[in-house]
Amino acid sequence: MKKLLTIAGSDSCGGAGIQADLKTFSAHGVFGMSVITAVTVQNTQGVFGVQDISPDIIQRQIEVIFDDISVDAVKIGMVSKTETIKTIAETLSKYSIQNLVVDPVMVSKSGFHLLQLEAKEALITHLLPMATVVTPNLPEAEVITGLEINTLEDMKKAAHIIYKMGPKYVLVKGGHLEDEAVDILYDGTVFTYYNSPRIDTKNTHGTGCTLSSAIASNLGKGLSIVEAIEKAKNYITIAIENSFSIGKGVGPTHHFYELYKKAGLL
Ligand SMILES: Nc1ncnc2c1ncn2[C@@H]1O[C@H](COP(=O)(O)OP(=O)(O)OP(=O)(O)O)[C@@H](O)[C@H]1O
Ligand SMILES: Cc1ncc(COP(=O)(O)O)c(N)n1
Repeated sequence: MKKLLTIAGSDSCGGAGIQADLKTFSAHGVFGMSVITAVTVQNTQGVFGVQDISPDIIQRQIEVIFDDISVDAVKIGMVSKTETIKTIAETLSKYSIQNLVVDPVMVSKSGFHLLQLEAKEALITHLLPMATVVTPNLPEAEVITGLEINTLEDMKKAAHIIYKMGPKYVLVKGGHLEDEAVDILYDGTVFTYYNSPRIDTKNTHGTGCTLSSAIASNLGKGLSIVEAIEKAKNYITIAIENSFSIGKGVGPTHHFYELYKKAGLL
């Protein structure tokens, strides 16, 4: 079984963060491992607090995994602050990482800053150059590039600027566009488009976490970047189509829809 590691924050209500990543890994038939960077106090209505994990514990979690287990792909999500980012980058640089998906998580759907504002530069300097693929949503791409992004042309311009910051590939996600959910992959030369109709639901908690973990799973299994994203886009679209309410606010996507259907559990 392929072995996948997520380095991200815990979401107590289970729809995003580490919990979404591990569910996504399991749905892809890969073995999921986790290094928790921060614990959030979170439900479907918002984020109400954060406890950062100390850099020493983050470093040692990463080290004991890599010293013992061969890791097929890594996904990085919420990294909270500059010190955490530097620790992750320095520790990972001691190992040869085959596939690294960086989801530059900044602000939750509910508006909470999961990345401290002053940590933006550290993320750009230390994590983007290490990434196989970086997956900003539109607000994140705006913060990283300083552009205002409203159209596909703007998304392409942003992808070009982010590409120059060092990742091998850039995927600008269009989940925040009005009509269609179009994601754009840029490899430095060619743009590849991943289209899906916009699904009318409020239950989109953790869509970005889920997509990036699905991409990491597919890369870990040896798929090319174009195929890995194609399959991941299909997976997130089905997960959003079958999303559901669990509380009063923004509900999670269905990480196991296809598997449950086959097993007669639905
Ligand atoms: N309403 C929707 N209908 C169809 N696809 C969507 C919808 N919302 C998001 N997506 C898709 O989900 C994936 C994640 O994109 P999105 O822009 O929502 O990420 P995000 O904002 O980082 O998510 P999050 O912050 O919730 O983790 C993309 O493939 C995007 O196109
Ligand atoms: C720990 C953690 N990581 C990431 C997100 C982003 O997800 P969303 O934008 O759907 O709130 C989150 N809410 N919590």
